[in-house]
Amino acid sequence: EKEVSITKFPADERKIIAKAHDKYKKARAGIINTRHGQIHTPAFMPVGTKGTVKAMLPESVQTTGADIILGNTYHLMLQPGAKRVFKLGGLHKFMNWSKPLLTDSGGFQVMSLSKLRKITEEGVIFNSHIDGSKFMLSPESSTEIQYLLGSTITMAFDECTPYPSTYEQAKSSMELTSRWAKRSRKAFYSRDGYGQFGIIQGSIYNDLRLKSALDLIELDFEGYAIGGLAVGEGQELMFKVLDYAPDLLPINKPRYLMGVGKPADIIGAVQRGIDMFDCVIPTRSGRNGQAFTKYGVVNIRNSKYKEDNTPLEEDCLCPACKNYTKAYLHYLVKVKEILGAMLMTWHNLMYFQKLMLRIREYIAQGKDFDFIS
Ligand SMILES: CNc1nc2c(CCc3ccc(C(F)(F)F)cc3)c3[nH]c(N)nc(=O)c3cc2[nH]1
Ligand SMILES: [Zn+2]
Repeated sequence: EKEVSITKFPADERKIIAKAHDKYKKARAGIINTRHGQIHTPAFMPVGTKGTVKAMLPESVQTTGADIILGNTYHLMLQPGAKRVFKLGGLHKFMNWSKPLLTDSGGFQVMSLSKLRKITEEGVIFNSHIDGSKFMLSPESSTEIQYLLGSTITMAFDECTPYPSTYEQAKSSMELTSRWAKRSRKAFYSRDGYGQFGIIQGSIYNDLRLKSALDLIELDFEGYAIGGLAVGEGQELMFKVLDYAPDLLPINKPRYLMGVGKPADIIGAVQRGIDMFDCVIPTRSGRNGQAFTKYGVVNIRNSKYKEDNTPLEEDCLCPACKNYTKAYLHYLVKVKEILGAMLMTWHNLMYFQKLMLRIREYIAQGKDFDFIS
């Protein structure tokens, strides 16, 4: 048995016996202890962009088994504003979620959402996509905003290197991220049970990934994220990076693969040593009528379901499967009824959490989990 302890928050030390089976000796199961509760890993973190997991009550998110959700620095700093959320008691109180919260540092969202923006050594200057007013996000301001939001896990301010990038582009982008990581770490207010994760970059170049990891390990973060992936490179190239990148990071600290992914991506990444995941797929595709089931993805809008009196999955315990039929879900989604978005989202979040639970069990029993998906 390989003893792997995945904690990092000084609040508590917990030794996890994670049996690593032969084929994927890198897979590990563990528990992260935080001020707001435990996170069982491998973990899937639902995306809660604007202080809500869309179409879900927080207590409903909890019943799906989620230990932690994501919040968004970029959106919340524009509206209602980080200082206001702080004055109102922080994001946990504001959105009535008492478990762990991880907030992204905002740079990724600026690059994908705001129209006008300028990257300088200082940080990113941009115009709000809401009213065009001018904002600046820097390592210092991003870290302060995440503190004001009260996030359990704060992400360092990085630049997500676009794909494809030349070696030179990826090198200078990674070096900027390293300088910003140092400033983010200095600006972080360290408290028991709270943590800050560094984000490594370097695109698909292994020497840049190594340099990025070395720079960030020096800053002794509570955990590390692998950034710059799930940006269009495709699963094959992503796995090629994941064949070595997780091993560059400290074995006893959580590893978070940002923006991933579909069930098959998650399984492949867990097999390569990743502990934490986030993805909009279960929520966004649920609202668009896509349901993840053990039979594959069901596009509920397809007319073949309009008189299908069976549930999405007969043994699923979510409200959509317990109390409704595919015909009803087909109808709700077709006529754009809000309940349709709610039930589809609930089912998909349940599906992803069940997948993670089964992966954790298989790892703990030292069983191979290649075929689950
Ligand atoms: C989808 N692919 C992808 N997503 C990526 C993300 C965003 C992750 C995220 C975090 C919070 C939210 C919130 F809506 F819940 F807030 C939504 C999404 C990245 N984020 C940073 N900082 N560096 C990266 O290098 C990076 C790479 C990423 N690839
Ligand atoms: Zn269900």
